[in-house]
Amino acid sequence: MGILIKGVFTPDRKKATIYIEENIIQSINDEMYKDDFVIDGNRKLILPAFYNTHTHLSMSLFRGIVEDMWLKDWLEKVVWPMEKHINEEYVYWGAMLGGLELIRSGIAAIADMYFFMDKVSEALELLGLRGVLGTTIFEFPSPEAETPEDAFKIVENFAKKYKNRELIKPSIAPHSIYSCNIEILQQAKEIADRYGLLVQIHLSETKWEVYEVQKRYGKRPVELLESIGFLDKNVLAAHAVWLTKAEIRTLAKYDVKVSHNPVSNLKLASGGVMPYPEMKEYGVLVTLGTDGVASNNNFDMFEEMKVFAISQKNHRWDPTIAKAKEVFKVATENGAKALGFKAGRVEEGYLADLVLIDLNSPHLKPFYDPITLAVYSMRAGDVDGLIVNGKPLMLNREILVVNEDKLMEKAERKAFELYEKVMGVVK
Ligand SMILES: CSC[C@H]1O[C@@H](n2cnc3c(O)ncnc32)[C@H](O)[C@@H]1O
Ligand SMILES: [Zn+2]
Repeated sequence: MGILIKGVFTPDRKKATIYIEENIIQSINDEMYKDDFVIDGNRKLILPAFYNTHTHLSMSLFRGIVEDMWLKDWLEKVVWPMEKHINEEYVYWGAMLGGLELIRSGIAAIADMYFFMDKVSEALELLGLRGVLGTTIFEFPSPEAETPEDAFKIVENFAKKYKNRELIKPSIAPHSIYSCNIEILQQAKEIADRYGLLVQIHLSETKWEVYEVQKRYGKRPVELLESIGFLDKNVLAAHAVWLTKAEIRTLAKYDVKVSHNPVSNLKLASGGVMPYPEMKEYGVLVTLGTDGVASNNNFDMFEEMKVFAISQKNHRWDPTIAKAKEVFKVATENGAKALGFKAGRVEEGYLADLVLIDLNSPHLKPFYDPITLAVYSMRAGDVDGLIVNGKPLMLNREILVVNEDKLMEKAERKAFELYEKVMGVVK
């Protein structure tokens, strides 16, 4: 049985009836179906769902515990000490809580870097969401691996186990150049090549990182990665803020994908504004990510799009930069492309990863241009429904896949329990 969405506004502001079967948009405005599950699209807009290309989903348990700090202190004084106590159970409940928020924010897929990825997969598969899941590699012990060698074994087992899943793609995530030595970076790349994995890495996020890499290796971060044979089309670099023009050309030359995380960068004062106009000019595929909610502090891709657009405009003193249409494409189609999915458009033959927006709100009137509204006026709270891989996960604002209240209660309990182990009693 297929799904029929009747009388809904499409991104080009036309009324349409959309037919989904299996996990694909089969047709638009071809009224030939029976025995279908019908969704009333009246006063609703359909958009492609978001592809959020940089997250640490399970860090949803860390929301609000670490604020107003430099990234180095943020990591070394709070986050990494907390993560010493992270285990499979915390990762699972963090991913469930985060996953719920993804559904309510209209996000179909994430590229995630964290630990115990079996547990993140379990949560995402239960919720019906897509994930490109990278086990994190450090040169020092991680919450799940004493040594990088142990972490590599975990990656290989995960890659074998999840080779043919519909929603999950295994990946590998060497954390950064400052936390992985060259040998580890090269080993990570070798494993990625052997198993056909996407490599996720934090790159040139802060000025400190650039100085540190220059001090250690006499090269800038992108130069170093090029010199060790790390760069190619299967690398997804998160942040990519502190880059020279030559480095951006190098990223373009190797077809490296970039995940831009404007809210996290601004909040951590990482240097603020990624060189988007140059990335666009030289042909780097830019995508959009929120980062974890410990540094954002939510998964609202509408907010992320708006901040992306207005920070670029303000930084270059030019309101014509980062126009609404291209920003929307960055958050949807570009993200899907970077993660290897044919999605991000409301078009026949594309994956049925779709968001329904409730248009019946004052801040969405007058209804002139849907994409302008999406980038500058909408918020996650306007999401009325989400379909991923052809399956409705939320309709009429009701979560269909789990008991939301019970999940939130359990996840919050787990968050407080973890906090108390490190920081003392929650008042
Ligand atoms: C490789 S992800 C897991 C690892 O990275 C930490 N982390 C989370 N956000 C950031 C960021 O913006 N820059 C650097 N590291 C980050 C996370 O807490 C895990 O330890
Ligand atoms: Zn990150």
